[in-house]
Amino acid sequence: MLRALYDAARKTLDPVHYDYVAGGAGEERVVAGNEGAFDRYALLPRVLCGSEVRDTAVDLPGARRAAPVVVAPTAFHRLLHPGGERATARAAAAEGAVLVTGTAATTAVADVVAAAREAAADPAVWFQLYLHPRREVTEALVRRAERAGCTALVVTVDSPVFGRHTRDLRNGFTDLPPGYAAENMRGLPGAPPDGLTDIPMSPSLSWRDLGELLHMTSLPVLVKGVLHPADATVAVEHGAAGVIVSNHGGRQSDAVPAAVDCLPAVARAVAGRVPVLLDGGIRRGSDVAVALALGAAAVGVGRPAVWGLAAEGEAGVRAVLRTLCDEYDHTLALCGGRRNTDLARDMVVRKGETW
Ligand SMILES: Cc1cc2nc3c(=O)[nH]c(=O)nc-3n(C[C@H](O)[C@H](O)[C@H](O)COP(=O)(O)O)c2cc1C
Ligand SMILES: CCCCC(=O)C(=O)O
Repeated sequence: MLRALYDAARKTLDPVHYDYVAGGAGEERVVAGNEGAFDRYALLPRVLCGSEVRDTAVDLPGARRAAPVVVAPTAFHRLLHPGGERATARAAAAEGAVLVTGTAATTAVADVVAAAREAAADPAVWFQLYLHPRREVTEALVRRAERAGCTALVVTVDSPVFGRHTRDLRNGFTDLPPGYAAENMRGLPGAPPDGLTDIPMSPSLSWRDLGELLHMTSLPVLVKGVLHPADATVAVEHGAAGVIVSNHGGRQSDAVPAAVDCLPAVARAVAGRVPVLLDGGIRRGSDVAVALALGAAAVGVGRPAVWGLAAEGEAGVRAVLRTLCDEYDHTLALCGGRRNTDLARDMVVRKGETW
């Protein structure tokens, strides 16, 4: 069903913008690998232990939500649909999902939260942050997110340098066109007056900078872009409120494993101290179930939400979220589960392998 929406997005979008969303780094092996990895897993149901009434609710930092699906941070929504981030925010709020807006949004975070509040009484909006080499810029962004009413921060740590997006380089798409701006950067120290994207990435950022961020704010901070279990441990030891296993949708390194293949080791390292989230390649409800069985508390969706937005604005994002959550609930029922935690590690097998 979502296929039709994705096809509609492809037809609607300027091909250069389509490529920006669909594409990734290098030969896009990781883009393909994230989705392909789910094809190698199968779910092993339990029987005669289900329930008519299922509870898919999840406790996440700063938010208890009815379903374990989060809208991952993606840049430039106004470029992809006139409704922009406001439409995405209304859709996520109406469906009861966390929306992660962020540094590269083309709508200011205060306006994103206001739109979410129009759609639901108790929305949850998190703010994704690229740590700025200048501490005062990071701090200004944090204050904007706090003042807007965000309930958590997400700090992306997989981007010491920009990824080399092959299609964008070919298409010459390296910045926002005139008329669009990374609105959260507007007026900050070092930002250009025309507000074009100026989101520097720095390979000299360190755990020390994460420590400073944690001291800067009382909001819970999730660390996004962890693949190595040792980094998950360090993040938790520093005080992270959550760890997001992610390879940035294959847009940074083209030599990393599929995100879901990194999940079990990270979940083992974190050992339940904080929630572990997973994004990358989630396309159907059964993918959500596999991720939860492998140790995720919730999953993020990047491209699916963007395709929904591009195709049909707010209604399209709602359709994507509703479909994924409905498919997930159905999968849970088929697995004999009543709640998310019933999806145990021993219910996932590699296809073709005996256990
Ligand atoms: C168009 C696009 C823009 C993105 N922008 C950001 C961003 O600004 N910050 C960030 O942390 N991740 C960004 N991501 C990565 C997503 O948060 C997420 O990790 C990824 O999309 C998950 O993979 P999926 O698209 O297969 O769901 C972006 C991804 C896409 C596709
Ligand atoms: C500075 C914009 C970053 C957007 C991003 O993270 C992506 O396109 O993957």
